[in-house]
Order: sequence, then C-alpha cells, then structure tokens
Amino acid sequence: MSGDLTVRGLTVDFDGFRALSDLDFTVRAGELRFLIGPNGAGKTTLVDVITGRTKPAGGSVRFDDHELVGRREHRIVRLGVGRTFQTSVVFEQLTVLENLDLAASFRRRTAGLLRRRRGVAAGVAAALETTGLAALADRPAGVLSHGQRQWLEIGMLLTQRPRLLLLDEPVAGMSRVERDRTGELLREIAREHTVVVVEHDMEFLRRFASTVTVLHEGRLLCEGDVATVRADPKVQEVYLGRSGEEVAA
Ligand SMILES: Nc1ncnc2c1ncn2[C@@H]1O[C@H](COP(=O)(O)OP(=O)(O)OP(=O)(O)O)[C@@H](O)[C@H]1O
Repeated sequence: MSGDLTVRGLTVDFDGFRALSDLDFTVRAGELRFLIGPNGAGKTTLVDVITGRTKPAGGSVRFDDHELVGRREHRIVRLGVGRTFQTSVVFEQLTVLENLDLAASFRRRTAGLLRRRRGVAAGVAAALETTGLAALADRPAGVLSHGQRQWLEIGMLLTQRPRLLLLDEPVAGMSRVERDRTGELLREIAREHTVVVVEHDMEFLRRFASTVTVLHEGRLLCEGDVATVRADPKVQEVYLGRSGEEVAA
C-alpha cells in the first residue's frame, strides 16, 4: 500500500561479514515503530540501506510503491525519506530559526532564498511549533540543552517534509523530563508521518512504544507489542544472556 515501508529478503555483506541476512520488515503508513537489538544487531545498517547509504547484496526496499535499492541518497530524500544521525548537524553559531530555515532551503533552494526575504515560511513555523522551540527561535543553537538540540534536529528534518522519518536514538543522553517530552513529540509527529525509531532505552520503550521489532545478528528475532517482546524467551536470552540488562524493564 502507498506510504508503507516494505523490506524483503534484505541481505548486506561487509567484506564477507553478513550484517543483515534475508531480512523481512514492514512498517505501515502512519505507524510509530521502534527498532531494538543488541550492539551489532544490524539496526543502523538497516537504516543505511533504506536511505541509500549502504548497498545491499540482495533484497528489496520499497517505500510508497518505489523501489529504493539502487537509488542515490538524495533521490531517496526526494521520495520523502528522512533520517537523523547520532552525530549533530546543528550549526551552533546560527539561531534556532536560522538552522531550521537553512534545513528547509536544502529542499527547495530557490524558494528558500526568496522566502528568507518574506519572513518565516510555513514549514519552518510548523517545525518551531511542533518541537516546542518557538520561544527559543532567536537564540543561538549553541546555548540549547542537549534535549532542545535533539528537538531542533528533528525540526530540521521536518522542514524537509519527509513522510517517513528514521530517528537514531533520539533520547540518548537526555534527562527524564526531556525523554518524556520527546516521547510526546514522537507521538505527535506520528499522527502525520511514518516513524521508525532506533532506541536502546528500555524504560522509554515501555512508556511510548506500541509495536517493537527486535533484530539480532542481522535477523528479525521478534515483533509485537512491548509486553509480547518482553515475554519472548528468545529476546530475554539475547539481552539477559549478553549483558544482564533487563528487557523493557
Ligand atoms: N562499514 C562496515 N564495515 C564492516 N562491518 C560493518 C560496517 N558497518 C557495520 N558493520 C558491522 O555490521 C554489524 C551490524 O552493525 P550495525 O551498526 O548495523 O549494528 P547496530 O544494531 O546498529 O549496533 P549499535 O547498537 O551498536 O549501533 C556489526 O557487527 C558491525 O561491526
């Protein structure tokens, strides 16, 4: 169906090491999906293939009825697929508004330049509103708290009008209050977008996740609601066996 993300038989090899192995993964349009798995499970590799950064050895990734495998990264962005990275893309010397405006202008360069003369564009205003950063619009990004900076990055992504957002550990390093606010923000964004969140924070998952996909050694280990995933013996073995970490505590 249009707006769905459908991964079929995806295999990725790095110099003979199989990072993803015949993976099937489906996210329906408008879902908020969480992707978890121990270190090295293949989560980032999956996001890298979806966004065109890594070429698979085999398999298919379809979004909105388009095959993504074989397309260049910027073409995939134009099809409405956007991601955040663990490393920051914020310009500290620029204000919150300027960062958003710059991100928006990457989508439509000429329109962006014209718009700057006319004031704040609708997409930028909406991103300020959604992320709750409107009151900080004229502050330099360098003074933002860690959480506010993450929200700015999500806002910058939103100005590019993606329909599928892939977010890499959005609450890493955040305070409890910031994590709660981020959970609400993700839910709000998911009302109008398809969202895939790679996340390690089990407490966060327990509070905000509906459907969780667990990867392990490049394969799909388990999928379901948080309670189902927590109760799955395979998931418990992978987490408890490796690190003693409690699953979705
Ligand atoms: N460019 C690369 N070259 C070689 N091996 C790689 C490369 N990228 C990833 N790998 C390997 O592929 C496996 C999956 O890595 P990936 O980063 O996708 O895991 P992950 O689930 O995102 O882990 P983490 O939670 O630690 O970020 C790991 O064993 C990793 O070492």
